[in-house]
Amino acid sequence: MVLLSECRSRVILLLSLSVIMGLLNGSGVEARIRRYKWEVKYEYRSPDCLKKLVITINGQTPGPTIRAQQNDTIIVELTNNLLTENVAIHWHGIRQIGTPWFDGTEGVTQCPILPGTTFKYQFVVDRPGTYLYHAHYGMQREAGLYGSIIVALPDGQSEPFTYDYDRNIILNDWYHKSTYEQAAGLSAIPFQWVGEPQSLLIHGRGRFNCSSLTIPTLDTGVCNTTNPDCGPFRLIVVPGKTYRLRISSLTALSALSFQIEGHNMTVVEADGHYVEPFVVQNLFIYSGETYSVLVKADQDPTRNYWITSNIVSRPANTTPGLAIFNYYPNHPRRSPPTSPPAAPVWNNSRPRIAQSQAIKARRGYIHPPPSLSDRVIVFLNTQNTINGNVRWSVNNVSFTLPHTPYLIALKENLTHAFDQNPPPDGYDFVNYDIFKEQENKNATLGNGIYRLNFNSTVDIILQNANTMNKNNSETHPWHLHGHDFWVLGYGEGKFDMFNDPRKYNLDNPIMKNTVPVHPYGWTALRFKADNPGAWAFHCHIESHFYMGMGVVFAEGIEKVGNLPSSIMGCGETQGHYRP
Ligand SMILES: O=C1O[C@H]([C@@H](O)CO)C(O)=C1O
Repeated sequence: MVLLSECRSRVILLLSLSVIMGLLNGSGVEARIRRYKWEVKYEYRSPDCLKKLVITINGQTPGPTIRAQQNDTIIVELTNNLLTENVAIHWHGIRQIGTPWFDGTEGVTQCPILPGTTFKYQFVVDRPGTYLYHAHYGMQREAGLYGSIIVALPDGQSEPFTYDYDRNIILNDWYHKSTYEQAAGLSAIPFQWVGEPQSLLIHGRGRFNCSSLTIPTLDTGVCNTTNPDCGPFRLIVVPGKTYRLRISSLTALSALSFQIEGHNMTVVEADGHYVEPFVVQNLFIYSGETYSVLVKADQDPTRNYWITSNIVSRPANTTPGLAIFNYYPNHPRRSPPTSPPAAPVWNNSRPRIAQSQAIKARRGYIHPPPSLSDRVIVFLNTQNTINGNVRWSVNNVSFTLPHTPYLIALKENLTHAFDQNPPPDGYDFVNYDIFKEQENKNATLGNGIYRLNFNSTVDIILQNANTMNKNNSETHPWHLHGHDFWVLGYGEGKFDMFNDPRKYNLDNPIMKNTVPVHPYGWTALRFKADNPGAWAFHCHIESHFYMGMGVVFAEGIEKVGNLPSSIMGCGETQGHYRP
């Protein structure tokens, strides 16, 4: 009898929970739980025809796509079978509202997941759109540990554009050296730069010219252009149909131009937000960005067309990434009869700035920003030498990750875990010449953080500058965890505190989570510090973050719920680990 009534009350509880979840979904449809079991391990693969150890998820790189509906709960039980290496996975673009401990940023929100252990990530995908996931431990992402998260609208709701088919393409660059060889080089004195990638991958596939290998190999299987792992990715299209292509970039270094020969693309989504549609021939895309473009298969259907990715903003001689836009029923292996379209001039940043400026929020989907901010922080991006190492710095501080994750240190008041002095909100605006190579002799290593008042509005001005090389300034894609920001403007040269804010777009700025700062330029962002937690903001170039190009924001720590013990176990949190 007791058992029966207990059962009954459980059933009632479950029913009422599902009603609440259904209401949350906004459609009367019950939000679902989507469970994934992932095994992460090293395996030999040949994505560009050269055999290399890569990190796979359940045997795949790119990893499996997470498909969900708005307000679903994602549960990923990740087993680290890397044998002798830690791991952590970041859910890029997912704000982790209420679950800041599952952001997956090693050193910021969690301890790394040890080999042989299983870690459970659990979070809600609260907005429709195209997002990513990838390793966030050292430079592990570039070993192939990445994939997409695609969140659909609830049943009964529709997008503000129409298409026949939905397809997903992740762009990447690819290195033959391992993450560890690269990291050791970047930390060495003298510094050994990673250089340009050996190839470009389109959805995990590329083709390296094996005959250009200079080092003879004993194993004839090492580079083999007939390996089924490599060679061009093929996108099959039906003549006359419109495709929504979700294009994202997770390059380690490269800024890319993406193009489909003979076809225009209409940009409709950026980082999960609807864009006022505009047409491009080539889409410039920076690491950490996602876009949706609409493409109509409306060209001569008797042939196939090239899909290309090319490196821009750096003088790379990497061969273009090639894939095939395959009109059905032509044979997918039939090469297009033409040469791939020419790449844009690598060092002309004008069209890139123009595209950045063209991305506006779609009418009817504008979230207006607060008209004023409570705080303005200017981040000068520079390269420096610190203690003989080449580093990147923000306002002369080069970021180093502590051994105790910030979120835990803040919540549990472990004040020795990191430097309690905040880094500066600006730099010497008056005297610093952003066009000259500067030694920045006073640059230091640091792990202090920016504490933001909860619910305050914060402006960030990313100010680019000359590197340590003459006449050289690079593109940096900056990614913010835990928030979307409004992109208020881009400009060339030094940001003018007085005049430039008057030109901000406060009418229809796009919201994004990743944005480029162009060479010698500035980018202005605004966000609301309304998500309790500790959040990284960093250059999405693997080597640049590794070399110190990042900061951490903390807000509303007193509002963070109880931390799960699964994120603990390292640094000063060792005593807090309760298996
Ligand atoms: O961090 C970097 O170092 C090199 C170069 O500046 C020094 O060799 C480069 O191009 C980077 O982006």
